Amino acid sequence: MPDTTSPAAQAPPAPAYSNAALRALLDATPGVDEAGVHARVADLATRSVKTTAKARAIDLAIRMIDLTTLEGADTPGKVRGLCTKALLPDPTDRTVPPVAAVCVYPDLVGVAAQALESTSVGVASVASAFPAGRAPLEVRLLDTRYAVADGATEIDMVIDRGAFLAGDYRKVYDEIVAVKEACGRSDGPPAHLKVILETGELATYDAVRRASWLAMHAGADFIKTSTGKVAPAATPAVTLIMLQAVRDFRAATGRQVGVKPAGGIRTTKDALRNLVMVNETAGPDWLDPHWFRIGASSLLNDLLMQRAKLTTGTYPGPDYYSAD
Ligand SMILES: O=C[C@H](O)COP(=O)(O)O
Repeated sequence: MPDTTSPAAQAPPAPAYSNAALRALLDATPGVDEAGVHARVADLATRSVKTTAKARAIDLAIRMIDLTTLEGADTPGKVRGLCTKALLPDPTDRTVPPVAAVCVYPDLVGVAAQALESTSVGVASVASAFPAGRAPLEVRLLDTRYAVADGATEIDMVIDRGAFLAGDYRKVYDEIVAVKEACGRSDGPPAHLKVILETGELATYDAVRRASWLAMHAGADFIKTSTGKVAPAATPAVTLIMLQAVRDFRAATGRQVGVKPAGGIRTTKDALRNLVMVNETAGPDWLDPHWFRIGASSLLNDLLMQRAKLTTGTYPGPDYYSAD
């Protein structure tokens, strides 16, 4: 029986490919029908979630959040505060579940790992020369190993978009394989690898599809839309294309890969639209924090407000919750 709770446990070592072989592999994957994508997104946006299902969906969305701070001004104090909020999002209501993970820069992994030790909340870090990835591979690997050694349980790496757009698929593929290897640790399970495509820089939907397949073939445990530093970020259209890609990849290879839209998801409406899209595109197997995450710096408070409205009938004021 496959281990469906641990994406990293499922990824076999990625084979070596020439650039031509990778191009042929990507050419053979299902293409993107742009008009069909837009029609599907518009259709999914018309779905409404009924009240009882909405309460469950809000809790699921909370459990799927990678609560993120990626500012140059981040401090250990801010990260400790974020970890407290990740564990107990609403101190006045202990029925609110914790989020999936906090996501921080590599130099703050140790702070987060200490604050979250022996809890269910993971420590994700944007290692590998985030957000542009424009550093020699050795530097990107060192950045990754540093974060893993300090306690990161998840690594969010960026691809080299310049190499991808220049058609150097082999460079992108080999770097993902190398970062995946750097996610290993001798004293425990490897950190799960999320591969950030930075879809806002990939120019076409077809490039989003090809980058998704390239990352999955290279061993990504998750594919992630964006860094949050480039607009547009997690648009419904790119999330849909990536959900179709993971669905088709599992049908072709038997391996399930997760999806993480990140950047610009700020409201409960945005979050629930994502869940509807997951359910109706990849399918209910992905409706779990092991397979779907939402990277967000300021979504949690809106989910808490909508949750409180459902349970008490009134909205708490905007200043009721601590800052995300
Ligand atoms: O990975 C997560 C993103 O950086 C968060 O972006 P956001 O600040 O738009 O929510």
